[in-house]
Amino acid sequence: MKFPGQRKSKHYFPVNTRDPLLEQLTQQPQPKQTYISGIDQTLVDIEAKVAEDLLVRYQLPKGNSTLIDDATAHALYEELKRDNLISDEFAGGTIGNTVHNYSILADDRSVLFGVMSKSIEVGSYAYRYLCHTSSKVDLNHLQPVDGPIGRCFTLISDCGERTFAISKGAMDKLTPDFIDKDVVQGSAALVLTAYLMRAAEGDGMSQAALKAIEYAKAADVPVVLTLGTRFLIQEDPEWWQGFIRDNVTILAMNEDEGEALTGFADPLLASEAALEWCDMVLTTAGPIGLYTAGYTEDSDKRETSHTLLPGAIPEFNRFEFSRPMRKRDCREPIKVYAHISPYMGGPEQIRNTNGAGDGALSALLHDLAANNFHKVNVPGSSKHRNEGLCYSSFSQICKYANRVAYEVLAQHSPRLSRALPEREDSLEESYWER
Ligand SMILES: Nc1ncnc2c1ncn2[C@@H]1O[C@H](COP(=O)(O)OP(=O)(O)OP(=O)(O)O)[C@@H](O)[C@H]1O
Ligand SMILES: Nc1nc2c(ncn2[C@@H]2O[C@H](CO)[C@@H](O)[C@H]2O)c(=O)[nH]1
Repeated sequence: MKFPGQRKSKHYFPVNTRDPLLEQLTQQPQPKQTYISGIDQTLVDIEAKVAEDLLVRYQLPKGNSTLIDDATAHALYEELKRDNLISDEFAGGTIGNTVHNYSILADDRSVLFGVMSKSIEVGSYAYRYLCHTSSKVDLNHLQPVDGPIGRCFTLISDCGERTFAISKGAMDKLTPDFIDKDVVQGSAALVLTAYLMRAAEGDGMSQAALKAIEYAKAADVPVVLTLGTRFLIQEDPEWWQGFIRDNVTILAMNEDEGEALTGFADPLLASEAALEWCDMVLTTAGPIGLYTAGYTEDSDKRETSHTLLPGAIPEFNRFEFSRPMRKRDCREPIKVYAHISPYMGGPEQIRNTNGAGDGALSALLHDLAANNFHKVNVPGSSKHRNEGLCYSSFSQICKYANRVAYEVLAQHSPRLSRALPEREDSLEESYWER
């Protein structure tokens, strides 16, 4: 496990290279491994720049992710190919992206549940999916299926907005018996997307997701949900509120999804409202940057040294140096908020923002898993006197998530091909302290 950032403190990282003098006195056991698991619809993104009229002709609401039938998918693909519009084809899926990016950042294992074509030809979409996924993502639990994986036409408008058309193939054929209970219960977090709940009757994906949630809850593994698209949430916000209340520890959303879920267009107010149903929220807001919100123990709150920020909740970032905790682990829970503007104002050129939110979430998951790793391997550390959910403070998580989102934008792909620059490994000494 590579840690999110080195810090000058009494904790030594990695834990197997402790103080060299003490090390002579104590036999070091092998550190216990930490991983996260996720479930996704196995999808390849087919990215193309398109004019507005194409979206209208194929009845694709801008910004949405719409399921299309085989005939429509065939016509769309032929048109994109004929007009030479396809710019890239790479592995996608919101959770596939998130666990891949987690593995790149943490340089460590993650497990992906989903489907994979039983027979794979060189050059096929299934082949490309496998080639474009980090070797640290454990794909041994994928369910073999007859037929192709899904295709996600990622249609980029002139304004940079992305509209998805999903040709589902066999992506929803995952069945609950392929969810390995021990794997889920041994993970630092289980990460899911709202898209999993829209599988058609007869397809096993939604049931598989519910089974994994059941296993995770039984073992107290945090369940992390990312909302996907506002169109899905606005169909029935109350249902989603109940789903989050019953199942979710950490919620990730953008401001549109936040509004669909809570009725608040203001990302800060949407985050506050969502805290009624879960323990922590990551709300991304495009060029406005991102927010984290959650709970901490009143007696452990830490005041920021940054400027206090105005907003719908005045001076909302006052305690942003506190570490997130689950509400139920606090004797006297208080709500904490943090915000950060885009790193360096965003990259010079943004072709589209596809996957930037997934990138931010993978950074948060890395921080959470690092906490888990440290707790398992250094259980006596004062850091774990209180049951913290993450390793770092709200403020630090904002910085890290923001930095990773920037990298996704700068690399023009929802999947990182490389981790953050090494010289930033000591985060305190570079950007973070500016
Ligand atoms: N135009 C922009 N300029 C600068 N930074 C941006 C811009 N758009 C996005 N970002 C960065 O990326 C982060 C995530 O962006 P955004 O809110 O668009 O995610 P999203 O809508 O969830 O994306 P996706 O669903 O495609 O993953 C933002 O919090 C910000 O740090
Ligand atoms: N799992 C899943 N991912 C999707 C869906 N629609 C779009 N995406 C992914 O969302 C990612 C960006 O967040 C893209 O890489 C798409 O592959 C969907 O219906 N299901």
